[in-house]
Amino acid sequence: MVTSKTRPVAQPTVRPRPLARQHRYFTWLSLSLMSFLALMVLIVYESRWVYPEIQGYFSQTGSLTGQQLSTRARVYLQNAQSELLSDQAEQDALDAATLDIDLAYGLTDVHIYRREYTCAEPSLKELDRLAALFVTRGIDRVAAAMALFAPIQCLTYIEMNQLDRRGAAINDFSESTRQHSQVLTYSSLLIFVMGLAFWWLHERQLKRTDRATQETFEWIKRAMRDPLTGIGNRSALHHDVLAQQHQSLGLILVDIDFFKQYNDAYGHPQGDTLLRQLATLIGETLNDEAQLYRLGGDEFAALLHCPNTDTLKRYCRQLIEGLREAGFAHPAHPDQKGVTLSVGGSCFVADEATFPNAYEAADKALYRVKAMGRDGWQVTEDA
Ligand SMILES: Nc1nc2c(ncn2[C@@H]2O[C@H](COP(=O)(O)OP(=O)(O)OP(=O)(O)O)[C@@H](O)[C@H]2O)c(=O)[nH]1
Repeated sequence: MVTSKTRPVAQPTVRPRPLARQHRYFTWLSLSLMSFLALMVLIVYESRWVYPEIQGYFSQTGSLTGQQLSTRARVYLQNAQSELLSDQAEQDALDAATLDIDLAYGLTDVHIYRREYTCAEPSLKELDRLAALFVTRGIDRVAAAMALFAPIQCLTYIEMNQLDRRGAAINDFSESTRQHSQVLTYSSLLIFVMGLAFWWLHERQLKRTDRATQETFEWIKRAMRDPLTGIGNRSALHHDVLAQQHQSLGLILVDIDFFKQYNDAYGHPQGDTLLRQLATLIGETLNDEAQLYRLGGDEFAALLHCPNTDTLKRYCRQLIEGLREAGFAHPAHPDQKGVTLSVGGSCFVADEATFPNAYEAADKALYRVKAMGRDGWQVTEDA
């Protein structure tokens, strides 16, 4: 009984590796998630700890330069008023008031106050005037205390205005910080989404390339296969010989005897069936150790490992005997036999240069069999 177990043609294989691909997806995703998280941590750190620190520092320096000078100057002037209105001795009261007015003058005589506040210049002049009057005792203490109200009022105005300015600056700073954080968050989200999009494009391209490679290999496989029998063709034989360089191989050529008469008797479709059955039978008789090819028409070839010509002869003998056992009928065989084969073989060390000689040697052996009446085998020694 003939079964279909012929050894297939050597074929280039490309197998998708789903596990490797999944691993790649996972790495991509975790890397982008990690970078996104790192960005978020940075943003939170900046907005929760760094910005309040800066804000605190900013408000502190703001009070020292802007508001606090005027506050201190005002306090000195209010002290001077108290001293003038106190019941201490005239000279003591004037001395203490003069000192406070001098100190207030020093703190008010600031370029930025003179430039920004119109009341600063007149207040300083008033303080100058009062200090001079204290020296000459040209003013009484109550009048001097009253005269201090205008500079005190001016300093209070400066103080309030500086406070407002500082508050506005802090608000501006907080607002710009908030906007900055927002821009940072949206930018990192955008980067993350873009990363995903690039990754998706990259994977799609990769899939396309894989598919194209797969299709190319499919075409190569088809181009090297005989469509009728499913075994390799002449191109596959050349490919396989080159793929086994420097190995001892045996080449067996098989030709059906009187196939023309078989076709004429049974018709071409039955001839096709015989070709398929013989492809299977040859594989089985060679113990499935051979790679099989149909070289065209009714000619087959088998390529197998061949340490010496004795092995090759054994295979050739097996072939002829196997066919006889199968007993395929041939109603038009001139010698009244069933289907018979002529077989020729040669051994060689696989190489691009040695193969043509080996083929010629096997072919010559086959034609010697044909010439001697067919239904037999021969092997050419030392191809
Ligand atoms: N059914 C079928 N016949 C084919 C196919 N290819 C070639 N043939 C036939 O195979 C026959 C080969 O004839 P020949 O080369 O004279 O060989 P033969 O009749 O076997 O004679 P010998 O080899 O000298 O014994 C021709 O009749 C071809 O038409 C095929 O694919 N299917």
